Amino acid sequence: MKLSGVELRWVEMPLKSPFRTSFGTQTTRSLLLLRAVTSDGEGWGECVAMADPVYSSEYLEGCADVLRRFLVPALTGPIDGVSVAGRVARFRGHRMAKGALEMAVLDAELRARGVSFGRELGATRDRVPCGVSVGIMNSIPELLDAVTGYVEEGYVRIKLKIEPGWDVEAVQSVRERFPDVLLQVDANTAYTLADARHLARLDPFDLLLIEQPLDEEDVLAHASLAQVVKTPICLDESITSARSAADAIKLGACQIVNIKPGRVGGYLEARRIHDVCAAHGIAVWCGGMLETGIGRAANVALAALPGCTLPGDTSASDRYYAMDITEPFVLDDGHLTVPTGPGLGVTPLPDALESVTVKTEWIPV
Ligand SMILES: O=C(O)CCC(=O)N[C@@H](C(=O)O)c1ccccc1
Repeated sequence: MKLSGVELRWVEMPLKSPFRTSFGTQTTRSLLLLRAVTSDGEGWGECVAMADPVYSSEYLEGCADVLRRFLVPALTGPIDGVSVAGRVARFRGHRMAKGALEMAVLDAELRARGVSFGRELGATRDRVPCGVSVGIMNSIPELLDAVTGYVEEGYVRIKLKIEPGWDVEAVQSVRERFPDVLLQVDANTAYTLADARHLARLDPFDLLLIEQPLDEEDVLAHASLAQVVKTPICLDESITSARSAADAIKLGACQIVNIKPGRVGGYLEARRIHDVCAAHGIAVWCGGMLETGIGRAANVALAALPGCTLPGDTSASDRYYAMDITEPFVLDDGHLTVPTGPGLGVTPLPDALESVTVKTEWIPV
């Protein structure tokens, strides 16, 4: 298969309601979509980098630049999904940009072969249980209203964003209202080891995990935290590759891993992380980055792997968007169905896609 070029598409997806985390509040999801044009057909990729480098060091315009100047031009000659990573390895970092490019090439290849993402990745289920991520709210009553809505919609797991000043009281209020719901928290690196005893105050609430309480580079500190906090530690930002997952596990820094394909450089590295964790008896789940139906389709396929034993942040399209750019993913009894069509199994709806596109750029190989 040969790549003719990649179309970058700047997309602005308005959120149904503001989404507040410890690193800021989003009202619109700005993202890059990639359309790979190859000799065997087209493929789609979604770059999950945010507009600003506040979740990780990558940001939207930086991804566009590295794709334009370095990553796409490196894919001359014969190419397929598994060979993309090696062809761009000489360029350091930029995992979200690389992941989106690999995803688009892999999608084109799999569509041509008539193979679904799920089958290629090793999915063993045809539907997956879905969790939902709940942002930091202005008040406890507002939080309880939001959680009540999601529980009534059928989500099987609730994740609460926390930060200093919005943690124990919020968790206690939700746990008291919903004594049996699967419940976890995500701090997005908002705490330090000095907060260990404070975080241990979350132990009585039977949480599944505390996600990324400390700085992404504080892997060893998470091992120290695990000596004080009984609730299992889950890493997100710290896990950037199968190698970093193996190191974190060896250090005792995590008992659970949130796999985000964009953060780790793509779905093939995501599968390698899944396999490393499975080999060590570490549970994994598929994280989310407010993806459109394009990235959501691939995430649902990943969430169907056997080691994904915890519900992921694979919510329905309407958790964030009044209108998705693909046929919407709709929750059915707390589950989403894994697409079975070739490649991602979904394609953008032209009118919907045009309505959220702010700019396109063609990058020839
Ligand atoms: O359901 C989703 O897609 C979002 C899940 C979620 O909370 N993602 C958070 C995170 O920190 O994990 C995030 C969202 C957007 C950007 C970066 C991070």
